[in-house]
Amino acid sequence: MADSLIETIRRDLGRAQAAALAGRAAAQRRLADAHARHARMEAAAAQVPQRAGDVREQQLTALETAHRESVADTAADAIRAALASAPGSAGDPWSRWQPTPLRRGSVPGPVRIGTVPPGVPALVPFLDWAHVRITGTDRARCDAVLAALLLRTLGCAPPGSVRLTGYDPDQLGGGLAGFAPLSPGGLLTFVGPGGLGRLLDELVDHVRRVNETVLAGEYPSLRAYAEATGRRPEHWRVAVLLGADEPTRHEQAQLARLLRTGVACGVHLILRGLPVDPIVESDVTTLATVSADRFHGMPLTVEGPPAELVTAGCRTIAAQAAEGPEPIAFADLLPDELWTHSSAIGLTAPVGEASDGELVDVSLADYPPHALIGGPSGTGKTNLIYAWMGGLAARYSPAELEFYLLDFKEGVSFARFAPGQRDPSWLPHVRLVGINVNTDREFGVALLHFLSRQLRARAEAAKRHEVTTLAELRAEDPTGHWPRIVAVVDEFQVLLSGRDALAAEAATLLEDLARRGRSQGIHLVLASQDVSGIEALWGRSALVGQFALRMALPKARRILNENNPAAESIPRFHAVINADSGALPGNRIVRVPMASDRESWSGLQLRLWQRRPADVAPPRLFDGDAVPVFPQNRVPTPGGREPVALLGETIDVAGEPARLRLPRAPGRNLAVLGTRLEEACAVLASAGRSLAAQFPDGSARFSVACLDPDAMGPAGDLHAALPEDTEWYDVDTVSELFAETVDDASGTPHFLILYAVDAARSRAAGPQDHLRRILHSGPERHTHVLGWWRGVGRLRDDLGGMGARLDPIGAWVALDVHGGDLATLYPKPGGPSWYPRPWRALYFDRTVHRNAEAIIPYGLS
Ligand SMILES: Nc1ncnc2c1ncn2[C@@H]1O[C@H](COP(=O)(O)OP(=O)(O)OP(=O)(O)O)[C@@H](O)[C@H]1O
Repeated sequence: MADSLIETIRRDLGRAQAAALAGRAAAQRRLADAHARHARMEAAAAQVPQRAGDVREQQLTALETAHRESVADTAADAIRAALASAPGSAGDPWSRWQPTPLRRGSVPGPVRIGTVPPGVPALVPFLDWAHVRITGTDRARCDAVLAALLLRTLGCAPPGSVRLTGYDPDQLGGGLAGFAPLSPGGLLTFVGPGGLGRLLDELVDHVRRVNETVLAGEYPSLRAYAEATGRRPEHWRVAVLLGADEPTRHEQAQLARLLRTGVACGVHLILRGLPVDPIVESDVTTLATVSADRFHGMPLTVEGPPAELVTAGCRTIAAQAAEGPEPIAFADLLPDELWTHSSAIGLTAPVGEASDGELVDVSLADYPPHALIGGPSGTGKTNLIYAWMGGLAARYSPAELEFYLLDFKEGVSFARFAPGQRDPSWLPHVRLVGINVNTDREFGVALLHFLSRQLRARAEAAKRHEVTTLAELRAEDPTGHWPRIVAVVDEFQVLLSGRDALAAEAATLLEDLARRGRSQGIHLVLASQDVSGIEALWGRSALVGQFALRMALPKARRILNENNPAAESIPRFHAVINADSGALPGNRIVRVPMASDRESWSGLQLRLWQRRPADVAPPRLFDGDAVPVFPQNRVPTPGGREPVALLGETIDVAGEPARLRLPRAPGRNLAVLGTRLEEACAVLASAGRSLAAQFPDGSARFSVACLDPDAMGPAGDLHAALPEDTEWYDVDTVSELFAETVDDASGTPHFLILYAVDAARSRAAGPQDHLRRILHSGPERHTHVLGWWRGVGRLRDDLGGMGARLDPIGAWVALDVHGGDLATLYPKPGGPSWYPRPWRALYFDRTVHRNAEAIIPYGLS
């Protein structure tokens, strides 16, 4: 399948290149024909006797005009075609020439050596296409052709990828003097007068080696190899042979071999003066003879480069070559065609290149199922994740691969995968992005729970189909939706930090996912800059063992085996990839391209986004720094079985509202506990507004009482948002509300929304008795209190003081109240584990919860 694809691509590329060359050659032929026709006409005209009449003269003028126009058109075509096929260093005028190297793996086109009338560039195919023989009697013109050919060729090729050897017995290298700056770096060497045979032997050997070990019967030429793979594993070898002596028989034989076989293996000869056996010449298809005088029969104006440009250009090229090859670009990691791979047996994409230029693939599959990425801050972990994700997202469609991404760091590195205000595009594979999660470990745990549920669903489906692996399940259930799931958690050590119930829960979930995820196509990628994260895992050897794929950035510690120091010595932007749990022999060192800057990433995301299937929704974005807005569209509609109050957003994968059901049943009151005024008001506002939406036309009664002057603003806002007949009470009138409500037997639902309700007690004892009775027996009559108490102690006082039963409070939302203080309201000894933090609350409803859950109050505006 892959072979035939490569074959098709190779054929198409070959055809396109051939068509371009043929087009240019045809235009040049037409031009030459037109010139020849013109010459014939002129000759004919000269034969015409003087006595020929005016008529004939006119006919000739008309013919002449038509000819000129046709020549002009053809010439314009030829110029256009030539300019297009020799861009940049291949054809730019010398006045603005500079090296413009092709991307590695590209196939070079022809280069310009001069022009033919009327200014059509004369192009010569060279690297990957032909050997060149330069003929002509004028040495200076021949030198100029050679210099143009060489300098343009060097300027087009990636620096260092062309190795020149000069054989110049007459001038002892003088013919290539300008190219001397290439010598110190080994890009130009000379062989002495007696050295031709040795040079040819060496080149023949090189050809043999390339044929045997590189092409290995799989590709007909390095050009085909490069077209198929986008890589070029060998340098070009260019031998400039300027000899005039008759070669020996052996040299002739070697020359003939190279002429026949060199081009396919990247060995090119430039011959001047060296005789070529006519039999060999007639047999060789890859020898371009270039006369320094005429080109396709037309007079050639040779354009040799100025001497100082040759030196300066070679100096630049030598310097660039010394710096080493340009790092591969992110684009080099991407396949030619998007979304053609199947993830049935695994996920594979390259993350960079090895020192031999080979792309290094990194896989997740049954083995290795999970990855650990480590390196100090700023060493490129995020960039490596981008590079890998890009390669994967380009190969596998969203039906094959889904990402869940969580970043415990401050900052927004994953935010761009979700639609934003500046860039509406999003990555279609991403189902969830969590950013600024640093204080919300609950969100990390929620993701792990979500993945566990996916795992269970897959395991059950596998059982139903009597299979054990994802690959088998997909084969048995081809219409099912079973993408591989990759969950990336950056700075995952945060999840395991804190010796508390949450950390323990996270570790247990991780261990289970790591163990059982492997066969169900659920893969974990955990990244950390901090050894402690790795150490946290180290304590659980069963867990660590599952993370067989290790990626260590420079100076990463403890990601690889203890006796594997490779990460210590790799340069910047490199990584050690090891799919063997960090064992020394498994090391592959890669150079990772820049993938995380906007220019590199955006183009890919846009392409993938434009291709997104219609049924794929944008990812859910959880931003720990954002305040969620009240979800009007999630409020229950009137006519439900029982009223439901929305209190805030749950810290969960779906971000569902936290709901409080208020049926006619004892204990159906809500206590908001703590001193944080804004959050308390936000919770009451959400509850009040959501309840009001379920009771149109005065079918329920709402009463708002505000006993804290600081809460007047928000309480007033809620009052204004509730039905018109909502009553308003303050510290002076609230006792009337209690007195009137305590014996209300009308059965009409009545919601008392009470701000700082504990302040009533300081006034008089009477209202307290009423309030206590309302809390106790109101809910059965559909009278519910949604009250804010500024501390658990104050609530207890309102319910009867020390030892009072807190049963009437069936549900509570705690703000800045520590877990231990909530013990009396919680079924488990010691209370819930809760570390109060801004704009977060802990919600517990004893009728539904086993454990309290963290929520985020909705914003007031
Ligand atoms: N291969 C690369 N080529 C060029 N620049 C890179 C490469 N990798 C990373 N960088 C640059 O280095 C900087 C740090 O990279 P990155 O954010 O990926 O590191 P990190 O290890 O995730 O750091 P932190 O943990 O602090 O977020 C970035 O500015 C990034 O642009």
